[in-house]
Amino acid sequence: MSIDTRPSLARRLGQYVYPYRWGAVLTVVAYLCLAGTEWLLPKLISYAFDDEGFTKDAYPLWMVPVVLIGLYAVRGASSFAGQYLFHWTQTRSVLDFRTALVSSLLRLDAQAYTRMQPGTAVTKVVNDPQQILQLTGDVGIALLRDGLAAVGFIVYLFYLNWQLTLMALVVTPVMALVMRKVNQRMRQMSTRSYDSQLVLVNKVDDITRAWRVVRQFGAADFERQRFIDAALEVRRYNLKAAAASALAQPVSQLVASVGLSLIICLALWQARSEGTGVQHFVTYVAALLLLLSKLRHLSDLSSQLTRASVIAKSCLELLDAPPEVDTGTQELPGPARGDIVMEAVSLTYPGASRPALDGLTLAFGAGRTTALVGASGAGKSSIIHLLLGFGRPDAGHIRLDGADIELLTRASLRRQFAVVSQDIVLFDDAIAANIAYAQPRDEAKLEQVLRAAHLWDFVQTLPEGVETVVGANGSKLSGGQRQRLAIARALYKDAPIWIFDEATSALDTESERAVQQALSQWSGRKTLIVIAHRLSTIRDADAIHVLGAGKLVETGTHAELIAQDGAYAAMVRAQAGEA
Ligand SMILES: Nc1ncnc2c1ncn2[C@@H]1O[C@H](COP(=O)(O)OP(=O)(O)OP(=O)(O)O)[C@@H](O)[C@H]1O
Repeated sequence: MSIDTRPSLARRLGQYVYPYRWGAVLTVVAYLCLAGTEWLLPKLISYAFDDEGFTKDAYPLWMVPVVLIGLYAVRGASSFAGQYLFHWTQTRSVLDFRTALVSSLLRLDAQAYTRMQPGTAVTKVVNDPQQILQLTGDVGIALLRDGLAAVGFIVYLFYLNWQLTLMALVVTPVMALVMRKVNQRMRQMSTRSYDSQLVLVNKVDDITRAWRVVRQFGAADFERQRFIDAALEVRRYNLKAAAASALAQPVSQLVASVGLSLIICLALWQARSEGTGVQHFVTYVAALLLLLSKLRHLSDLSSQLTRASVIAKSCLELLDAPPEVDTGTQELPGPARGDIVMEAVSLTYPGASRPALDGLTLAFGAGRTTALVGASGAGKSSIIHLLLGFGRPDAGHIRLDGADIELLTRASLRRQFAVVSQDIVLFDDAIAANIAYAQPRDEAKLEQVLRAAHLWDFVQTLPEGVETVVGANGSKLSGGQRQRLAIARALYKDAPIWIFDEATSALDTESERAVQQALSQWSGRKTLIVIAHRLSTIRDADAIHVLGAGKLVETGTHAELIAQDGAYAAMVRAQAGEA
């Protein structure tokens, strides 16, 4: 698919304006009305003061204010309507464009998120649509204003002397060639300027996110310098783009002057040989000069259009980014029993040199608690990645209640899981909104999960209780509170399978025990998968799978594995030694 060409860009952007085309049409009408009445004022004034105007009783005096005020009222109304309708159309189109971009962002394939930085996404979805439609809108208005006048002058020039005007068109191909070259340079520099601006946005994003690390390392000067380097890069390309744009006018004027001199010579020659009047010649040249001044304004627009097309191209890349593939067709009729079997599952991440999972076969029994343990990088989180359908196994099958999960729609599959992951993600919203995330609010259930997550007493101490806003990613909470909030959110979802990936690592022993006790009330009713480095937390699990380099090393209960005296027993001994 080509999104490089301007017509294709324009067509694709146009689809967001199309539903509001009447707003655009009425904007044009309003501006036409404004342009159409512009000449009326000097005309009326000259009429008022010509010989007839001075003649007594030529027209009653009250007509002067009526006509003048009437004219200004019409022009004022047209100007207001033009601007209002323009912005009405623009803001609606921007809203649709942004919605399309955010929908695309929400559908992206999981791998795309590992490549895209948050700052880039913010720029593309929030800033760019406004800028594109602002730039193209400004160009549209200028075209209406100067373009219409230019067309008028061209028609007038043809009327005055069509042979001469036709001659003037000789320079058009040269002009087009020059503008093409200038535009190519402008496009190149605008693209680099845009890309370097994204780098700059991500630098600021990093500085804000990592402010603690920056302070700890006393790295303010270091970060400032990194920012300045990136900002200098933006400046360099902006300046180059501006230089290319600044060249457009003088170069095009120079080419135009060739045409102009050609025409003046021809006109003079005609006047001398055919005896055409001086007045005719002067009128023709004056109209030609006015046309040139309008064309000069129009040549300025090309830099705006180029910038708009560079930004639009980048936005359309997001719009065209491959969405998550969902080949599943079956919906689970209700909650699953929660019986999971992995059969010879292998997974190698794109670009990785070795598989994260290597022919892994294991099971998570329905209603049972199963623990996954193993060294860092052994593949524990990769199992969760596949269970949730964020990736597909390169080989093997994963079955949920006997059905291959590939046959299930992603939405149906994910409804079966509630996950507390290693990286806690909270929204800058109230505690209650974080817990009942994207679900109907139920006060009794809210209290139940807050109690289960050992968070109820803490929430009671807050002046605003469950309505307390937690800050960006829960920045107003402690590590343990953030983790308990994430646990409460998972419990609230009430899915048949719960996954706790290092979910209690930040909790003190008392809180951890309280959470575990609370979880036991769901025992037998939920399939619980627990990943923990602290082995004391999974002693009571019904089964423990020990992983090593993407393979199952051993499996059994705590007592069985200790008796077996293998990898698990060694890990337990090592941790006992550390304690
Ligand atoms: N998105 C990714 N792209 C490439 N490689 C990845 C990606 N995610 C994980 N890996 C690699 O896959 C392997 C298994 O990682 P995984 O996160 O499953 O380990 P883990 O057992 O959960 O580790 P930890 O206990 O440290 O969380 C690691 O070698 C890791 O580097």
